[in-house]
Amino acid sequence: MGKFRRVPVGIVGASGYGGVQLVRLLMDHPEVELVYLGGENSIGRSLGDLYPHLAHTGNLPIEAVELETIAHRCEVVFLSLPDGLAWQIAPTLLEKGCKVLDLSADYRFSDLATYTSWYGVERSDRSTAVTAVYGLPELYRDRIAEAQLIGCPGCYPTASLLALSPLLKQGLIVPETAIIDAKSGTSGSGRQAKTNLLLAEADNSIAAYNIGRHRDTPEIEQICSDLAGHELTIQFTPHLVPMVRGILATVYATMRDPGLVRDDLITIFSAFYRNSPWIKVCSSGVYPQTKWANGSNLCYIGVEVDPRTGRVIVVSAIDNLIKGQAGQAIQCLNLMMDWDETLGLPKLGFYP
Ligand SMILES: NC(=O)C1=CN([C@@H]2O[C@H](COP(=O)(O)OP(=O)(O)OC[C@H]3O[C@@H](n4cnc5c(N)ncnc54)[C@H](OP(=O)(O)O)[C@@H]3O)[C@@H](O)[C@H]2O)C=CC1
Ligand SMILES: CC(=O)N[C@@H](CCC(=O)OP(=O)(O)O)C(=O)O
Repeated sequence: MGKFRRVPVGIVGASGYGGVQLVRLLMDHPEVELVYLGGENSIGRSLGDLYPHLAHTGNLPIEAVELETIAHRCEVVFLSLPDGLAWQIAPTLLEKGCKVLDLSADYRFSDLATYTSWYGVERSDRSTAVTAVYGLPELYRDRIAEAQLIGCPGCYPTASLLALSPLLKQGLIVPETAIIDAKSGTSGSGRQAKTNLLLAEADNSIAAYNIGRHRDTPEIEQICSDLAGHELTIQFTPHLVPMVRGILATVYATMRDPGLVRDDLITIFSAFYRNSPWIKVCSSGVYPQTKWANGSNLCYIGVEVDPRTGRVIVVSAIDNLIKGQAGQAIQCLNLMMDWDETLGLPKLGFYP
């Protein structure tokens, strides 16, 4: 009688918002077993100490980041750490045979000079970085399946790129006219205490921040340039809105053919994403809201044309912690392991 063996998986940074979403999702994943949780300030504490609602789930302890131990125990390691740490850990884990999925920005860039100029971190792992694949399955499914190291996209880039990709790939817009106006809930900033995230600061208010200099800009530009076939500059403005989860990205661009109407574009988007189970293109005249996606790995996309301006307007909605982070990383793992892309991931949001 064959014994069913689950793949042993570890999470470094398990106490953070991304880490705890990974715990939640991986505990329900039929092919994996969580065998290691790592951190820094939370070392020695149990998950139930940090998140009492998880006290009944087995109470794995948070351990020190000891690479020999992690590689000995785990076949797959998720790194859910602040930017600038993964590159100091991943090369050793890879050498020891682990598959690594990094949720930070460390492995999102094909050009390390761009990473260094935006993140201020000098790197000595170039030979590893060039092997990383950008973990946006809807664009790079085949490369992800063959990879040992994934640089998982940021939450804003995920929502923005899924809205823009069909337009750029099919040459439907003047690329330089693209403008991304995006809004995020406060969990996008992680579990660290910050003044701007206090209820008294964030509630009943909406504010733009880091206009023209947000660090997700070069990441969006890198993939848009890849799709357009030439170097692009993209206007990206993020906003903090008083909600916990969710990103809504509204993308504007001038169409090359002003004769295209909304239903033409909906047909094009639907065809582009026909093999992408996590993308739902809305029917004519329907625009998504973040609440639809909360708790699920779905990205909803609504498409509109304004015939007066000749612009296409695309609205995408995701859960920043799921499709924008932990869920997308597991979607990539499913592809790397040749499992169904939807395995173990929540298929419906918890609306309302
Ligand atoms: N939040 C979001 O919506 C998204 C975030 N991301 C990215 O994912 C990554 C994680 O984000 P998020 O979960 O929000 O962050 P959090 O701040 O909530 O969590 C950070 C985690 O990193 C751990 N950590 C910090 N320093 C160290 C260290 N030196 N050694 C070991 N562990 C350490 C912390 O552990 P401890 O508590 O034990 O110190 C904690 O578990 C970031 O790079 C972020 O940019 C990507 C997409 C979306
Ligand atoms: C609301 C909020 O603060 N959001 C975060 C989102 C970016 C983030 O988490 O980083 P990546 O998605 O690129 O990894 C920020 O703007 O810094």
